[in-house]
Amino acid sequence: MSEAKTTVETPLMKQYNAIKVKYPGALLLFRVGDFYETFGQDAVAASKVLDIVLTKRGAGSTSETELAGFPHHALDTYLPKLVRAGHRVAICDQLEDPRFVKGIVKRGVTELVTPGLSYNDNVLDKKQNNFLASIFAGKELGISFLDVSTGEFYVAQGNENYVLKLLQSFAPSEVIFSKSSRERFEKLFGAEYNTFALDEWVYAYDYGYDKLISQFKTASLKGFGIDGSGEAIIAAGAILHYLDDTEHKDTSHIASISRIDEDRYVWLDKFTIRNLEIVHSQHEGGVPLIEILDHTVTPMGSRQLRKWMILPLKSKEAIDERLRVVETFHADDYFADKVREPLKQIVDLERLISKVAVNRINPRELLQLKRSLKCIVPIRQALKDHTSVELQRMAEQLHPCEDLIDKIERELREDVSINSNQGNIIKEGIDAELDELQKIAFSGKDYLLQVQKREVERTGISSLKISYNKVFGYYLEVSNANKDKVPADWIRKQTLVNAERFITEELKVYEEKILHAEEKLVVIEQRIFNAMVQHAATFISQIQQNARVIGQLDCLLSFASVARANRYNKPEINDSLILDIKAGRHPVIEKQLPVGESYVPNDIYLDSDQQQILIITGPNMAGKSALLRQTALIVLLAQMGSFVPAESASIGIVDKIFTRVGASDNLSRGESTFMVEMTETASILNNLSHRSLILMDEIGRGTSTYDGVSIAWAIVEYLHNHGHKDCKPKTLFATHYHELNQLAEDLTRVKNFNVSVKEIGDKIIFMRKLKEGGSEHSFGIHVAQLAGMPNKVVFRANEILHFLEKDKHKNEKKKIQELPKATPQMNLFEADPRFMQIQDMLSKVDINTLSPVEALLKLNEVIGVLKK
Ligand SMILES: Nc1ncnc2c1ncn2[C@@H]1O[C@H](COP(=O)(O)OP(=O)(O)OP(=O)(O)O)[C@@H](O)[C@H]1O
Repeated sequence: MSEAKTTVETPLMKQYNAIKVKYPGALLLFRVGDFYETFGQDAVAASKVLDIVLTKRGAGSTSETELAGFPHHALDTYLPKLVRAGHRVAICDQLEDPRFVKGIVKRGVTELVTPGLSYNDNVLDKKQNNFLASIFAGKELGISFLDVSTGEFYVAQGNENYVLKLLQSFAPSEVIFSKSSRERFEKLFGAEYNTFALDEWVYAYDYGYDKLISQFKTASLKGFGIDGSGEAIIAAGAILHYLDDTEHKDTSHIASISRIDEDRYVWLDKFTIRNLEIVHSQHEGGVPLIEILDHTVTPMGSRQLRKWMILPLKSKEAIDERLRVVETFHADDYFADKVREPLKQIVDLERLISKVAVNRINPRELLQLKRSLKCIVPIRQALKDHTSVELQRMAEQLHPCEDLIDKIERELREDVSINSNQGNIIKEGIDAELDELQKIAFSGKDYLLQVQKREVERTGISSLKISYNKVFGYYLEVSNANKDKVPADWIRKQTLVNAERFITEELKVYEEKILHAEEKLVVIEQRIFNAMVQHAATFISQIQQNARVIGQLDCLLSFASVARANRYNKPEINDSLILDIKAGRHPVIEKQLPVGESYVPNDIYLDSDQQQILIITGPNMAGKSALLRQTALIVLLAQMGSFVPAESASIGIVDKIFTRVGASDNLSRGESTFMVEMTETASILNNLSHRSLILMDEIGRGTSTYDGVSIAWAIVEYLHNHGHKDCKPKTLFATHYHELNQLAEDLTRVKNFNVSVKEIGDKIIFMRKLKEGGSEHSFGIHVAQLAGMPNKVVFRANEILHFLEKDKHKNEKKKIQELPKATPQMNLFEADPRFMQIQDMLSKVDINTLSPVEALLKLNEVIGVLKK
């Protein structure tokens, strides 16, 4: 700190400025002594985000600048706050020990932490990957994702729709692209992500290719199956360049790259991911599907689950493989527990091994790594002993890492601290010199105690104590009351208010011995510890593989556990074009119903011969949207390998799920709700396949009735008669336009259904049962009344409705003109003579003089009138 005070404007600031210009756009944390300092605009920003004091240096002079700093040990607390606020933070450390340097110490940036690149446990969320994305636009769009904390590296290539969908599914914390495409990409998605633009030359094919092969130490990219994907390679290469740029030099844990193959996974358009609330809810406080489904017990498991949820499978074999494992666990709870219990003890293997790769693991974490690896042993054995082929295969993929476990167990103490430089981390018997030094340090201290005892006896000062501080080393402290008993051979060092401190020749000799031993001891311990870390680094790929298998196992166990808890059943997956769900339920709504209410299950049958499109009508609030969503969610769950909330489900593989549910506003982008609705619908119609499942909820409601009915009508016709004869996408079409029921008369594969209600008097009861046939009313006005609409409006709306329904063929405009004008009759109090009487009674009451008993009597009178 003193350096900052005395030289802030001169050599230190010169050094600061030289470093600062190398990291444009980054907030520079500049280590000065025990503090990280920020200057100028960085200080203003840091003081705001971190709520720390902003001061001024050199006030009045030309070099006046703002300054804000915090103690270096608080870095772990403050850094995440800066990163979460969207800052890129360059950490500039002292590269030399100031004690041995004259003048200014050498400094340099040791890491540039950005929202998408972090190893810091406080920045990362255990349950989620922290992806950095890179995009490149050539003929197609290439995209790459890297989670530096786990080493996962992906690429994909396709049209704009596909890439945007992936962006939304992977939800990266930061997106990078070339400066020349800034405008295009920022228009496309900029506001949603932290972005950073790199120089254009970085996004070049040869450069990207070379970067990738040198990272993976291979001659080509053929082995990764990405050789032909030019745009994707360019995007991925730029990520590696960005790692260099941000001082992330140790990257041996990024050892391979995989392609997100569009053909392997169900296509969920970006609206579907949002509309079905798979991983995020659209409403504050809402519950996404993942919350119901996540019974995982490890961080790898919950991250894997997220990936499985956004990438459901299309191959029957692959789905069946997962389902068989879930069935095994589901059927045998005892066995499931046998695997789950050790699984619970496993910590974040994947992120720990990344820390090994970048040499940032501390002794306690290495110990955790070992303990977790040990837990894999019984899991591996249990899987191996089971008759299931899938489980045996998983057992084979789990590496026992015995050698590493043995080494850590042999060398590392079980009670280590976080820091490797505080001693006491290596066990006895590993290094003879270390043991010797431990003895000296330990017996030296023991010796000091004997000296203390002896001197107490010699001097008669019973309160005499030997203590230690950094300035004098070991000293004897004597209270003022005993000062005259101090022997002549003690050397006075310091006088305090109540005591005096002395050293002796003998103490100095021992001090030298102990301190020397301790210093050497720490050096040896660190050497042994580093060797252990290096040994662990030779297990990176095995441990990464273990982490993957553990993640998958955890997910499958979670599916079994959810199935048990929520009464899900195993779906039957086939290659037909039939969807046959018996007694299906909505997995989220069924968990949220008020106590005493239970979810009403429904059957859905769709095929491509007889029943391709269901027109579902029914009153507002009947449960149409819930039915649509539950159908898609059941298909999704089945194809990710989970059991489903249904009595039975026979599912002909679906390759794309499209939804247009509800009117989601997009005003922030300047598009009208109707425009969004039409864009989403257009995207559905342009991307159909014969295995698609389409959910359309109230298409056309954003415009006039006639326009709306016409558009909805044309869409249903298109879906029925679309292009070539094999393309008959299964469709659920919920609508309030009862006119659409007429479609079933001409189009053979269109069927009318309705979600039923019962009318009892002027009340309706929601039955929530899907029945064949169309429905007549929407009961919208009834729902408006339930919602607390003023009575006047409800009365008037009913009046208009009856009038309109009297003659449906007349011109609507004319009908409205023919409507009787709203009359004062609408006033409740005037409409009913009883109310008039009550009004009269109440107007005479003087509330100020009314006693409670009189009030009760008056109330009784009112009730009497109402009963008339
Ligand atoms: N099968 C069911 N069993 C029990 N409750 C249900 C069921 N389906 C829906 N609900 C409840 O009814 C509410 C309304 O359902 P939903 O939004 O699906 O109605 P809707 O017919 O689409 O209405 P609108 O036409 O107004 O959009 C849901 O939030 C849910 O609480």
